[in-house]
Amino acid sequence: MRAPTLRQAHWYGHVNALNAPPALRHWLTGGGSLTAKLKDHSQAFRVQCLHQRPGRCLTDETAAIGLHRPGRVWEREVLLRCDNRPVVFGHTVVPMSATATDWPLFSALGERSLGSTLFGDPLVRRGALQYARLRAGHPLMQRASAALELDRPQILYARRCLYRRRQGMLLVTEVFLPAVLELVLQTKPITTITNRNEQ
Ligand SMILES: C=C(O[C@@H]1C=C(C(=O)O)C=C[C@H]1O)C(=O)O
Repeated sequence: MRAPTLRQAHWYGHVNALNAPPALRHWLTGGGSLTAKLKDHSQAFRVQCLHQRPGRCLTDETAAIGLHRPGRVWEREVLLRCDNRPVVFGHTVVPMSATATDWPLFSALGERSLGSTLFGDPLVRRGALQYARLRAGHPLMQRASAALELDRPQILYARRCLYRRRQGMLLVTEVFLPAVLELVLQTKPITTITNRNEQ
């Protein structure tokens, strides 16, 4: 296996290959919508859309989205914020060959979560998760750090997943930022339905 260049990461099929901090494991491996899980761990959740525009896919995501060489894609990048703290940098690419029929809601997402359009759509098929350590030279490390405006962490842990719908493919990469480790599951007040006689 050719050693990846600094701009590429090696994407593993199992999270054990990362030797990630134990506290990060449930974030990396959790099924279901990450948006829903982040909402359960915060009082206020927001998707800050950094941009959604034509771009060029990264070298190490080319084959994953069925391209033979880095080609033009629709690129969406976001910061997922819990109680206004950035906890995940999201990077999504869709090959330009996709049509509105493939991903009808993608182009007009704005600050709605992509997850809200993927989970619950019976036509969407979710692939296996892949995991990587991102180091200083990787484009997603550079972009996530820049969005954080903080000194650059040495390593960030990421996962990615390929979604298919009709003929379309959509690759979501989630880069977990240090603040995610400070999130605590919120106990939501149980709303009881009382009948009028009790009031
Ligand atoms: C795939 C999901 O959507 C999330 C929302 C994203 C967006 O709005 O661009 C990007 C990454 C995801 O974490 C999810 O909620 O699981």
